[in-house]
Amino acid sequence: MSAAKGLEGVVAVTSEISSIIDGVLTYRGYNIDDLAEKSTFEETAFLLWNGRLPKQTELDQLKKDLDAHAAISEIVIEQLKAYPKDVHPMSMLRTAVSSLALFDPEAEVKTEASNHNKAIQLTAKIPTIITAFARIREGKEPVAPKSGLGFAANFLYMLNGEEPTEVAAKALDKALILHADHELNASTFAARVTTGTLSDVYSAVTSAIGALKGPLHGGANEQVMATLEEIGSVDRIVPVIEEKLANKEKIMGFGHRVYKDGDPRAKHLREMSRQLGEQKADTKWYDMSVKIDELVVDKKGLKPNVDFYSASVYTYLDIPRDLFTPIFATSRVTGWTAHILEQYANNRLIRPRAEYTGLANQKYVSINER
Ligand SMILES: CC(=O)SCCNC(=O)CCNC(=O)[C@H](O)C(C)(C)COP(=O)(O)OP(=O)(O)OC[C@H]1O[C@@H](n2cnc3c(N)ncnc32)[C@H](O)[C@@H]1OP(=O)(O)O
Ligand SMILES: O=C([O-])CC(=O)C(=O)O
Repeated sequence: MSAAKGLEGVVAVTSEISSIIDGVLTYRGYNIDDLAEKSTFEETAFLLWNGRLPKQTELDQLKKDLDAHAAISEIVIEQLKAYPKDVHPMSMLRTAVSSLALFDPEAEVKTEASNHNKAIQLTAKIPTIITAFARIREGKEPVAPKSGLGFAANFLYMLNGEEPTEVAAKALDKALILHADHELNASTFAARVTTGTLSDVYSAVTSAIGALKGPLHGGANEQVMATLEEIGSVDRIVPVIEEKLANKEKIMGFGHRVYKDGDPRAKHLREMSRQLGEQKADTKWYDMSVKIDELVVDKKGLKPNVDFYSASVYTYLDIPRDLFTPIFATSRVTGWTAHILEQYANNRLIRPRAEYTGLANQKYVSINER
């Protein structure tokens, strides 16, 4: 029995939700390039959960349901106010989502219908939680969600207290589509492992948030921005990146376990970064990103992943750096819950083996003789 380190190349589940074949990413068989250009986040969520695109009435109903469930209770707001202001928003989100279960009388109900409702409710509430905490930690009151604005616009509205421009709302909407699902990534796997024990949806999503937080996964987008800020200007890129590479440091936002010839989502985010930078008449972060991209491709043959250009996109949208990964969770919860529903529908406990490499035949020695 020999281990596949990091489970590389191991096919652990069958899934009908998203696929990466020959570097092409699809959700339910629809190319991500098409969805990014033509769909909306709400429509993409419906697609992931239901396996098909919605009719107009179904899409309208989903939007109504998301609006109806977006508010968070006074108890949750009081909890957010009680959390230390300086905790990482991903830690806050992990705890807050977990605590939602305590106030859901259906938390332990595991019917398909109840779990589908929880998918909608969690997707609706996560933006409200993130933006409420972002405001509370700055000494401001949370802004209640506004019905009819649309999911992405509502996020920015609740964050800033004013309705966003159409350009900003559209850019965030597209970023959310691009992040919604990604086959058996680490956080989705965590969600499926938890579901595989027949635990509840809240536990599975809490596991996933914990996994997404790490800098080798969703947490990389925040680290990309930290790198851009650390470098500070185009002329410092070559010496700083070369030093990092010489020290065998990872350049955040590059490389991928599955894509060896580039992440198909990155080109969309790169173009969005360019456009948003030009609209702001401040292309510094975009220019720096392009230069780092060219250098890392040249020196290491590594291409940017989804996290690389999303950092400058979110910065151009005036989103604080430590909210980048929570925004990833805002989108990915649709993919997580689609996988949770699929796992329940065809469950078997997920329990691989470990190749034992420890000591053998140890003789027990009593404590006073050690
Ligand atoms: C949404 C997402 O989760 S996308 C990924 C987000 N994560 C990041 O951007 C963090 C930076 N990237 C990485 O750490 C990796 O590329 C991962 C985690 C994404 C993939 O990891 P793995 O498939 O395990 O690749 P692994 O870490 O074994 O890398 C293979 C080789 O490329 C190097 N490498 C991989 N990524 C990078 C990087 N970003 N910078 C520098 N070197 C890198 C490794 O050091 C290793 O070199 P070696 O063979 O000389 O030891
Ligand atoms: O699939 C992965 O390993 C990571 C990733 O790109 C994602 O989760 O979007």
